[in-house]
Amino acid sequence: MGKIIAVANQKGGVGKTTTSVNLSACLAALGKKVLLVDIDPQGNATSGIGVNKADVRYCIYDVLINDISPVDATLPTEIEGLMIIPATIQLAGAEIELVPTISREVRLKKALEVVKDKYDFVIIDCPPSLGILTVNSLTAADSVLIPIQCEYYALEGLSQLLNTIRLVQKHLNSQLAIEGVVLTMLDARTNLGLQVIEEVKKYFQEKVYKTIIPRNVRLSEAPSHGQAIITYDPRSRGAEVYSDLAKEVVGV
Ligand SMILES: Nc1ncnc2c1ncn2[C@@H]1O[C@H](COP(=O)(O)OP(=O)(O)OP(=O)(O)O)[C@@H](O)[C@H]1O
Repeated sequence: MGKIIAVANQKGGVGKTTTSVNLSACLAALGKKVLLVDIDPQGNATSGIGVNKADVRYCIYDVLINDISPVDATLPTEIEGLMIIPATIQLAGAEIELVPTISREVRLKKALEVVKDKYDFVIIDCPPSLGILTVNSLTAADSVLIPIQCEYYALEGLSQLLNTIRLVQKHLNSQLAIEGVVLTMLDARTNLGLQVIEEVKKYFQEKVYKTIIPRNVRLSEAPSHGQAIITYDPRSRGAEVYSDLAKEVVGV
């Protein structure tokens, strides 16, 4: 049965999309069947994996609002074993449009129930907010993976995220677990990152992955070429660390 992992942190720019795309691609490279779900209106995971948004017929908005089947909204990617349900800017209106709908928090869960069993992993790239789209993702998920950037304000805002997770566990999804915490964008030139790692480890203990994602220019270039790092530059440090992270997630 497929495992659904929401990649979430309401803080912007911490590496949610980079982690969602590259973890998904590396899981597929390990032979897993993976569905990447882009539920961020910016649609960066969609373009980052090479889908031209102008060519998208149905996106996650249609699944959530127009009752389009997730099967019809699923597109192949250039990576074998990796499929995507894309997002387009249409999704920006969904937060408001979902408000008057019945069971608005469980719409993604219901949709993913239809396709979950076809995949080993479903990875959801959440938007930088704790609104209804993130709540839908946490409600649909078996677990949540939290990227935290190795910077001075790393832990700021985490209490709101953990509070939201607790509320979802209490009212919507008692099974929701913390999958793990991945530290991102470590800058080896300063000591600050190492101090942040210690702080985050004190807070999340064994939930912190051994793999730490360094700043790597190839990781920031790959999305503009519509590629995951393992196809854009398979020999880069970025490809190496996301492959290591995928192995940790699989439990190798
Ligand atoms: N390890 C890394 N090394 C270098 N650049 C990175 C790395 N991880 C992410 N970036 C860059 O940092 C920026 C923010 O990353 P990303 O889009 O993954 O964050 P996000 O949390 O998804 O952002 P948002 O909150 O806007 O959805 C992007 O330009 C990305 O290319």
